[in-house]
Amino acid sequence: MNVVPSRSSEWVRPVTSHKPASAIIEIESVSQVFQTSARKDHLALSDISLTIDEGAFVSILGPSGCGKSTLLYIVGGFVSPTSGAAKIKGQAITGPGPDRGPVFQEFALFPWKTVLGNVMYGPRQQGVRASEAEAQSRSLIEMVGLKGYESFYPKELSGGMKQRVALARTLAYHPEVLLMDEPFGALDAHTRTRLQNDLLNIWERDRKTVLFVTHSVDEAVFLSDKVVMMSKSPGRIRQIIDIDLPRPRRRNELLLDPRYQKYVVDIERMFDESDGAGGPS
Ligand SMILES: Nc1ncnc2c1ncn2[C@@H]1O[C@H](COP(=O)(O)OP(=O)(O)OP(=O)(O)O)[C@@H](O)[C@H]1O
Repeated sequence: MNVVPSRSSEWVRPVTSHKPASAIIEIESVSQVFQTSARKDHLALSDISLTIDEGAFVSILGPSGCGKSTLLYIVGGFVSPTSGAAKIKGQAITGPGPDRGPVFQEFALFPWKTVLGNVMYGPRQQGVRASEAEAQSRSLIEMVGLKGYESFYPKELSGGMKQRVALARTLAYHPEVLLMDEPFGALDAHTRTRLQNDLLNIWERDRKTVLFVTHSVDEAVFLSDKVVMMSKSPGRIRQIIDIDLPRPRRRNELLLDPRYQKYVVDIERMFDESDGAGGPS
């Protein structure tokens, strides 16, 4: 097994003239220049082209400052690219929409609402009847492992629990694409591992498309169908790696699997080369 550029991969491909039927996100020659007082015209992303098929779990990995979050924000519609285009189901992304659900590291829960209130907020905004929204939300809360905490407020929860609520709240919108920006980055190793397992279980159930930004090579390999490796600033796609490991994935089995170990070692080596100094966190 080699870690090779998977330019012809089924899940993530550079844009070609033959548009795949199941493409959900297309990023076409996107560049992003930021104007700042300290550094005028800072090129954060340079000519990024990527196609992501429906149902794929794709991680974006790369050194700090290479533009991972910026790319996610462009897909989320929070940032307009300086040039190029980002599309969802063939339509230009012009702003945030309920088809894309962000789960970002800063938990952004409503502090004045309970767990149930936070999760119900989306469906209620979408006009779902209160009783139905509550039933759906209770079931999502159970799915993320927080049954019994429905009436707790965010300040009464741990970081991992808040992250679970944030995930349930986003899932309650029924977005087609989950945009996850280092959602587990602030958590301790044990909580992080548990949340990775839970996220995979949830994903294996309904196979939403996931675009997941991380600094962690083993997190990316464990979770993903594809890893998009970016190079140091300005961010470019350096390589796209197919993670050809069986699913469902069980961490204990995978850690002992030489194929998993080889992916991690090969990608860490690539990461070191991309970073120039040091390695992944
Ligand atoms: N709103 C902004 N205005 C100016 N510069 C920005 C803005 N957002 C990001 N940048 C710059 O763009 C570059 C890419 O930032 P981005 O946050 O996308 O990187 P990242 O790969 O997600 O970094 P990290 O892994 O450290 O979170 C950085 O140099 C950053 O300073």
